[in-house]
Amino acid sequence: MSTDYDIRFAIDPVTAGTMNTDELREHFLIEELFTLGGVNWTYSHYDRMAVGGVMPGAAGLALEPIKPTGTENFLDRRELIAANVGGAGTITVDGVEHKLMPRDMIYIGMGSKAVQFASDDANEPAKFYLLSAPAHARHPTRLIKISEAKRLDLGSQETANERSIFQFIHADSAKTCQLVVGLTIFAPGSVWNTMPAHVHDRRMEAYLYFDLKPDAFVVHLMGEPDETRHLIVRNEQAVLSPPWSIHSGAGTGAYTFIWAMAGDNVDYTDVDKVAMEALR
Ligand SMILES: O=C[C@H](O)[C@@H](O)CC(=O)C(=O)O
Ligand SMILES: [Zn+2]
Repeated sequence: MSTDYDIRFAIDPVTAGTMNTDELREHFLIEELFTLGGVNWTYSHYDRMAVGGVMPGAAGLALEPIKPTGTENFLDRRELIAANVGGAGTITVDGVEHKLMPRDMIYIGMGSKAVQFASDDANEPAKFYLLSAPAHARHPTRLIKISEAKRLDLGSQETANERSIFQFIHADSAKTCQLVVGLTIFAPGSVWNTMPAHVHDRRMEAYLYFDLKPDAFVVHLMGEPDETRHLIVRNEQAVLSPPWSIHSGAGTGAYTFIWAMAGDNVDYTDVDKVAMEALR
């Protein structure tokens, strides 16, 4: 079987504070998302967000149901966003083909039955990063190009956090029940994401870091603002950020990341800012 899944329980902040490096990585880091010819899921109990990766080779791959959702089809009671971080690819939803160039995303609504993933060129496989949350309504499937995303420029060169946030889900984009997803790109020399940091207990968040050189990494900061821990994150690895945790990081070089949230309230601006002097 080409579909695999792993379950992550929701850890409370006091328990997380007692964890060593291996334990933190086991609970919060997703090390292997993209394996050729495989569909790899991590089913998180934080807002039941499922985070996955698909890398189709010469043969296409289907979205198969997994035990934790308990439904006949994966999307019977869920919605999904796929973001392409590899070569060009095609996602077919109930017979309709959607071409995803690098950086394109697609929203796939609840009730969709047959979903297939394919690479246009097996020598340069597509890599579809998957995000899925429980849904209560059916919204139309829709391809979202980066040109349709809402752009927000933040930070400055002086503080090494000059970056552009591309909100793929916004008022004029695809409607979703829970998912809010976007991508953040840095100006040359800027390495700090999400600093000043924030928390939003209303929503969990997942970060996928990519476009990193082989020996580069991101020092990802997690934890309550006054009790932080770090994870060393390599290219194409993802982090589960609990609702109580900050999620910020600095790279040893250039990188891009996709952020995605699920939970209460799809208002992206509803965050609780953490004062710089409050971090410990
Ligand atoms: O809740 C929102 C997420 O943490 C990201 O939008 C933050 C981010 O991309 C950034 O500041 O660089
Ligand atoms: Zn956030």
